[in-house]
Amino acid sequence: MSGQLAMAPPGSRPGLPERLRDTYDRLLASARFRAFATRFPLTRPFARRRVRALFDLCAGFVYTQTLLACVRLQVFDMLRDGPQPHDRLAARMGLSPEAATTLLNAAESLRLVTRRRGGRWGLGELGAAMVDNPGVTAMVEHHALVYRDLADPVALLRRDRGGNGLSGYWPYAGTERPDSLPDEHVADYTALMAASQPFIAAEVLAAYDFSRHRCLLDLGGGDGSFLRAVGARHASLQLRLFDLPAVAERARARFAAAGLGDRAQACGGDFTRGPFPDGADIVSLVRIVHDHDDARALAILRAARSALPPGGTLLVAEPMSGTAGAEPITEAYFGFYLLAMGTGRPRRPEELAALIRQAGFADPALLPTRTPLLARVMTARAA
Ligand SMILES: C[S@@+](CC[C@H](N)C(=O)[O-])C[C@H]1O[C@@H](n2cnc3c(N)ncnc32)[C@H](O)[C@@H]1O
Repeated sequence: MSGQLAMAPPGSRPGLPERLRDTYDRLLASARFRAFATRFPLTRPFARRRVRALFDLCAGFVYTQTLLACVRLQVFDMLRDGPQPHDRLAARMGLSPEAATTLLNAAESLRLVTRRRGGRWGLGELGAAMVDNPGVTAMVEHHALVYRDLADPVALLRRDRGGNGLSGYWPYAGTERPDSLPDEHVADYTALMAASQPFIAAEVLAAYDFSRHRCLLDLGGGDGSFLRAVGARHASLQLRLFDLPAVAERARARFAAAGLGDRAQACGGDFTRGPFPDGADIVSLVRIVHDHDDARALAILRAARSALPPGGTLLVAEPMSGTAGAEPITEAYFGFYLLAMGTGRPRRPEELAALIRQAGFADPALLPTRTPLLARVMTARAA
């Protein structure tokens, strides 16, 4: 099940589109052609766009760090109630007026802030989206760890998987007995997942109607944020969570604090083995399968099958490869992220569907989601 490309048989003559593509590549690879393309008025707009795209690739880390500085200095919170004069904002950030100019000019170019009349600064389109958005804020901070692992990408690609900062952050990825992990090893990632869960739950709830079900079992359900969101929409649905014992303990406390009583129960264990709570007619795996290599992903899906009666429903929600318009996110971002984490890979819907069938399910179907780059949803029926 490795994502292999369909290759033309050796020795076969490439078709016309392939040969045109080769000619185009050769032209672009010629410094003389590139110089001509920037001079010639009809090709100049294309040349400019290419230069800009390449420069953005070179400078991406600087853009990221501009965002990190704004988050750490709480710029978006400071501007949430309205524009602020430059010097007051600089003082609140603890920066000299000159340093504040450097940061705010950079942030303006990235649509994080905007210059307003009277020497004031206000929120930009993307900065406004950071307000009251703890999920993205937590991810921005988390990326400091991700980028440490990616500081030498060639070494990361060449060495055996595991042994990185991210593998330590997600300790279940590299251990045979994840169910013995203590609370201090699961606390940070459980909080990070809970912070970003509202986006995912909103996508799933918009894509799938749970009202036909009696009991939802969420495998790897974290602190129960997903189940609480589904339960709030469907008041008669029973909620069951299964996760590592230390994580399930956190979910139990959150369910009690939310006053869910017996309607929501959390069980601890290893989801490749169970045993699972009885009675579920739907099992969800939210941001789970992509964390695991094929053999383990199959074991999790088979375990999910064992928790369902024939005809029961499986629902898998996660970002998937081959999502049109999200290629840099699924291929570059998740590809490298999971490489550094040490297990798993983003899968194309057809690769996931093949695993799901192998695990004893039928009719895998991809449901449309509103923001497919955040999550796609696949359902299947227990055969
Ligand atoms: C990426 S998080 C996703 C959490 C949650 N579903 C969400 O989307 O917010 C993966 C979850 O799987 C759990 N997990 C990992 N290995 C497990 C195992 N062997 N048995 C049970 N849960 C496991 C982790 O503790 C974690 O809560």
